[in-house]
Amino acid sequence: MNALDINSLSYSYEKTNVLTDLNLQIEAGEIVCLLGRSGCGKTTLLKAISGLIQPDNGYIALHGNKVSSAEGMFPPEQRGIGMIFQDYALFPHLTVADNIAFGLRNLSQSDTRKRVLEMLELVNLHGLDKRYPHELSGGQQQRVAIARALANRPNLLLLDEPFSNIDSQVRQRLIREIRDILKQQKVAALFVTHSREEGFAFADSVAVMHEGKILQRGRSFDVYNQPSCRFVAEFMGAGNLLQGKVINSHQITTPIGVVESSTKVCTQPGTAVELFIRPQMLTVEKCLCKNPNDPATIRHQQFMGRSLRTEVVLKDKLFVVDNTELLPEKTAVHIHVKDHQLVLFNQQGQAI
Ligand SMILES: Nc1ncnc2c1ncn2[C@@H]1O[C@H](COP(=O)(O)OP(=O)(O)OP(=O)(O)O)[C@@H](O)[C@H]1O
Repeated sequence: MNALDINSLSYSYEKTNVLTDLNLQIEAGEIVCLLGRSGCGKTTLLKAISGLIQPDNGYIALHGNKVSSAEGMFPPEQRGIGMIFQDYALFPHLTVADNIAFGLRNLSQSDTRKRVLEMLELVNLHGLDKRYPHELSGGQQQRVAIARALANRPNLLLLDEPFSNIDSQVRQRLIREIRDILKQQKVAALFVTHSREEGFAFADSVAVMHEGKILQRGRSFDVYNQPSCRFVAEFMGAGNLLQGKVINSHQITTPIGVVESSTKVCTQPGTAVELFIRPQMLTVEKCLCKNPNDPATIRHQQFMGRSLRTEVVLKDKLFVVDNTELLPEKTAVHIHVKDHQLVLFNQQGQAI
């Protein structure tokens, strides 16, 4: 049974549709990352799941129990949902132990103490129970927030930009640690972030949201390499869009020459298509002849650590290539495409 089941959900603020016929399922124990541009409706969706707003249409079910629909809804406190926010939302006048114990009702004093110590152990904050939030680092405060949310054994955890205030040095480690804790506790989670890299590191799968809908849902690797449409392709990372025409089942003619696909192209010869090629799937090679015909030229290179993000201009069109060789500006080069499964879109921007 799914931990979360959202079916045809719609919601509007006055006359503006913010969520439109939205569907999303999260399996028990699964961590899903919701990615989308600012204003696409991510926070509104979290509010609908947590019970702060009532949908106009569709329904939300948690572990098979319908908790929200246009007909009625359960209040937030009866949903068993844990929330983690960007600003930790700890009570400043309560100690770490009291913050964690805050939501624990119906437990005896000794059971509460036992649970608090268990949670402190889980998030690696053993011995810090008497501290106040201002005596902790950002990463430690976020661990307290996690401990507080998990203390109640939630059915689902919602995390809204939980790592944005954490120093980038600590962030990677914390992401890994918190992911391991959620996996160990088998808690399903929906995680909102603006950072694709955080999403890739923290979640089992990503859901790309745009204008109140989920456009694509899948493993990060698949969504990145086989996007369902042009928007998802560009949102998931840099790439080059090339106009092309299908020659046959494995070849497409483009401004950089004939490109071969490692898999069969299921489109009629002569069809106009758009090719989307990631920078790491292109290479540049210096032109060796003195007066090459229409060469591409290097415009700029930026050192990125593992590679150089290289801007190449061919007939006024800019290409972005990841290569490893330093090349001076204006160097004449040829652009090549590495053998891979091509990403093709039709004129409406939908994957073919
Ligand atoms: N209380 C409100 N009344 C009217 N419109 C609202 C209200 N809250 C949000 N909106 C609008 O709904 C749309 C979605 O907002 P939402 O906060 O869900 O986006 P978001 O994806 O979470 O954005 P961000 O990434 O910037 O936090 C936006 O256009 C926003 O202006």
